[in-house]
Amino acid sequence: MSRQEMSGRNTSGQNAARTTLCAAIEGFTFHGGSGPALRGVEIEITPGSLTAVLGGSGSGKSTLGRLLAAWLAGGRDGVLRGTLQLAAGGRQGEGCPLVFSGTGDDPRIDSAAWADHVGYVPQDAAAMLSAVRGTVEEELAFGLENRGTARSEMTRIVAETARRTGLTALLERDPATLSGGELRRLAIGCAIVTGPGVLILDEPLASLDPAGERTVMELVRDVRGRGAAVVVLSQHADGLTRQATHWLVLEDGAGTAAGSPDRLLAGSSLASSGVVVGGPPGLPAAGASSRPVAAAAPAAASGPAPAPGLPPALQLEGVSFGFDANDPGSPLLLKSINLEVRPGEIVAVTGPNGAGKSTLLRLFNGLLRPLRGNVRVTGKGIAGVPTGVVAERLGLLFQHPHDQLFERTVQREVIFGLERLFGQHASAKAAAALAEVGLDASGGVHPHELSGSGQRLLALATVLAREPAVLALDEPTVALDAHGLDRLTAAITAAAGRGAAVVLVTHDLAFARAHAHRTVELKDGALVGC
Ligand SMILES: Nc1ncnc2c1ncn2[C@@H]1O[C@H](COP(=O)(O)OP(=O)(O)OP(=O)(O)O)[C@@H](O)[C@H]1O
Ligand SMILES: Nc1ncnc2c1ncn2[C@@H]1O[C@H](COP(=O)(O)OP(=O)(O)OP(=O)(O)O)[C@@H](O)[C@H]1O
Repeated sequence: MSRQEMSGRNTSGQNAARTTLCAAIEGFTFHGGSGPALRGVEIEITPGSLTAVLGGSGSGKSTLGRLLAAWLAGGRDGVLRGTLQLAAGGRQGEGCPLVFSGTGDDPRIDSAAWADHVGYVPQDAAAMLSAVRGTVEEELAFGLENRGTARSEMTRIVAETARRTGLTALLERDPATLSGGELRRLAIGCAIVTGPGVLILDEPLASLDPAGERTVMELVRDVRGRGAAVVVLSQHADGLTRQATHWLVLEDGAGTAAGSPDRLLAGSSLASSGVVVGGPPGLPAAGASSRPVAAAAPAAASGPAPAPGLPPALQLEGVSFGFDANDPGSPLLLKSINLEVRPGEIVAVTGPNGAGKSTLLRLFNGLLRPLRGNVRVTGKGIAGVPTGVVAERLGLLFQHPHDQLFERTVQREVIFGLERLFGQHASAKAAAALAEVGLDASGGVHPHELSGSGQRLLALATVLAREPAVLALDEPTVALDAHGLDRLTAAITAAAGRGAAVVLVTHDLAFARAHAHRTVELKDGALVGC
């Protein structure tokens, strides 16, 4: 058997090496953690299977995914009681040679060798990318280069992976400039490019438009067809996880239920888990999302639309923008956009991946400046006004929470800058914002120790605490479980109730329908339905 077969690599694009990954975790506690993040979790991942690990926020999904992918290790990152076993490279009909078997804080896991067999896409797709700044093509080639793949072979595999993930037109781009959906496609491409025997995907449909969801679902089907096992970690019983051969439900770090999706959906084990249940099984029709439609709290929770006639809190007049300002021949991303949002109004902006939604929000506070046209916040033009000054009236929630979290504790993160705005009331304002998002007991925690949903809710609290006249929220529903969605809904409703204008960018059409007064679509550079 060649080293390539032994290592589980599938650089020829044919069948993946048969790989089995088993974990029996009695407990895993992060160093400095207050209690075990995982306890009593057993999982067996076999060739060709699709396992869905479902659970609400903070239930331990990402921790399990990172342990299975050797991004976390017992001894180094925390205390692990239990065993991990990886076997890979057996030919059809044979057992797999054992690559690793270890117990507890065994230090022998070589994470680079592990990555030969186990591909992993974290919830935060940006964390996947190499630190080296280059192009999308170089990023895709990175894993192959590390394994010494011949150049001609590498070129062929990168081109094929780009085609499979819909990245062909973006190969020359700097990954740092990709939209959220484009970045997730790239992260998945980087994980599959070496043909691992096990592929672990943490919330793989987050931030994707319906076409992107279909691409991922087809990829999952394709890699399973080549003999690889897939594990999906998710808060959603959606079109992808309902196709799983096996579900494992986590609650508060413990495996509380396991079995077929049908059996678990019929029972009551999901009721308290925070898992968002809904959506039909199977691939969604063209244009339709596979995400659950039952995700949102009751419709019309956002209250009546504000009375007409109020002067707009946010106004865009003929705003055009393109990234290639120096090239007059290059097409504009945003073409003469007009938009008015009144105090108390909630407007949802939807549209395909890469349409320019995040770019539009960055024009609201001056992080980007229009090539033509004007932006007014509370009636005043922002041309030439520093972003920090506009931020007193307009709060922007970034698509990626890590772009917004810099402090050492949750409390400091929220209170930062509030003294200047509210003087002696700053502490009370910070406490109220943390309570609003359910993080009042986590003030002393480091932001990076929060789960994905905790980080998103913290970033939201930092924006809410400033009580801006305009709230601009970029994909606020991503990473939130059913309880988190309820908190988000309540926070948006309260902000609109006190007169804030709210603009939220989202791919969650059910959420937009239930909670926005108006939905507009950004497509081909124009806003439709204003
Ligand atoms: N580095 C860390 N140090 C200490 N505690 C951590 C660390 N990372 C995560 N935790 C804690 O472990 C628990 C499980 O977190 P994890 O991120 O695995 O949950 P999750 O189910 O993936 O949640 P979400 O769906 O919100 O991302 C949480 O209580 C979290 O705060
Ligand atoms: N600095 C840049 N240079 C060139 N192109 C860029 C740059 N930044 C973003 N883009 C491109 O502009 C387009 C719009 O990006 P944007 O992030 O606004 O899209 P989006 O609608 O928010 O997408 P998503 O739903 O995927 O988050 C994308 O195709 C993106 O790759």
